[in-house]
Amino acid sequence: MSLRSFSTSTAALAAKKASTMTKYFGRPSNNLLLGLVGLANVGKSTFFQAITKSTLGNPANYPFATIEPEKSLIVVELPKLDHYAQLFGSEKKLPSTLTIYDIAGLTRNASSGEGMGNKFLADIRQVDGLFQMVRGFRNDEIIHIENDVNPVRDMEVVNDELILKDLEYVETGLELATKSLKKPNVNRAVVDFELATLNRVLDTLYEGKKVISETWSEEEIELINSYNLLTAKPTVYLLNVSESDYLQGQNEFLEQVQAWMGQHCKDDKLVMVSVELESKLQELGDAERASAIPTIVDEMRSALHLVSFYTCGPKEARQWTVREGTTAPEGAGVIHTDLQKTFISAQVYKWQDLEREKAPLNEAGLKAAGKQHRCGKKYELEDGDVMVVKAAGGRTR
Ligand SMILES: Nc1ncnc2c1ncn2[C@@H]1O[C@H](COP(=O)(O)OP(=O)(O)OP(=O)(O)O)[C@@H](O)[C@H]1O
Ligand SMILES: [Mg+2]
Repeated sequence: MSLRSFSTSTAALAAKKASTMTKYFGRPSNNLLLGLVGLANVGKSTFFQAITKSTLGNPANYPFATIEPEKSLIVVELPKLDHYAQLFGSEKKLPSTLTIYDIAGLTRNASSGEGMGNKFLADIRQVDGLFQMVRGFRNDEIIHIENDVNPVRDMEVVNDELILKDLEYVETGLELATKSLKKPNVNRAVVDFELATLNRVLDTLYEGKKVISETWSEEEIELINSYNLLTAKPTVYLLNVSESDYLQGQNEFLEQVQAWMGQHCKDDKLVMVSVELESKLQELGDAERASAIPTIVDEMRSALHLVSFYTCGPKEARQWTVREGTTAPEGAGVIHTDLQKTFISAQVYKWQDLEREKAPLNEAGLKAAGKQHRCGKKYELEDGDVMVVKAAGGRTR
């Protein structure tokens, strides 16, 4: 198999600092799982239908309309993938996927069995990130289970339920870890570390704080990730407002919600959305113009510290999702484990260099213009990169 030749080696790319990949909460994956939480009757199912372009879910103007959790793939418009498939003349497009779960609305005491929420808190334990839908619209026709519209109070109610559920998980974890100390051949140092970390998590939760709001070491994050705690999941808050508020980019509660988040969960994201409008746009089949959905998906990807790179050829254009800070060989390893081991270098095109190119792609021209970058083992992949891996044994991908 012939290798593509590598011409330009940009000092700037090659000199990028050594991998600084840090541990993040949640997991990177080409197939993300996301959960949708919030109080009952705040617009979750209506949003779920709009974002998944499906008729699954059960929107209705009464609390606890949703009983069975629904899951569906999100159809995300991917302008970069479309553009690349066209440029490279690819027959197929393979995007990374997002799957979202719509679950029953929560109430105060959901974690101890009130309402339907408790079972579903367990159902969404495996997700990578959470959307929390918060009601920010006034409408006397739509019942509010807490009787009045007050987003900050609602966020506290929901977070308290997530915290209480996590306390259960951590207390069980502590019991098991303590018991394991009695086993023969136990690795004391490992168990001691687990106990110390879990106790710190417990203190955080007892202070009413989400696990993700504290600072943790990489080792602690790795351990906490293995417990799938709900309050350690990166969260995007969706403030559901009226159509006119959304179009004007304002809402009477916005400032207080931002202030609360600054104090309680500064790394989480906030997006204003009008579920009412999204639902109309979906019916009109005209979701692109005013829809908040692309922003919502982008914010979730950024909350999870994800970037996408692409592999493109005549057969397929494919999106791969990895963490920020992933090096070229680590990215190659996501394509195929062997490719990481035998990695020599990568040829990378940047999105900004291909954005205005037209099919068929003039690779010789790009090469002459210094836009075909040769990247070494320390190169960190950036969102939009098109990568061709050069590996030992003449393999490319
Ligand atoms: N921005 C909005 N403005 C006005 N009405 C809205 C808005 N968002 C949602 N609604 C209405 O609120 C009601 C409840 O919506 P939905 O059933 O989607 O809530 P839910 O959170 O899934 O509830 P449950 O927890 O009971 O499953 C619906 O009648 C919906 O049309
Ligand atoms: Mg619902």
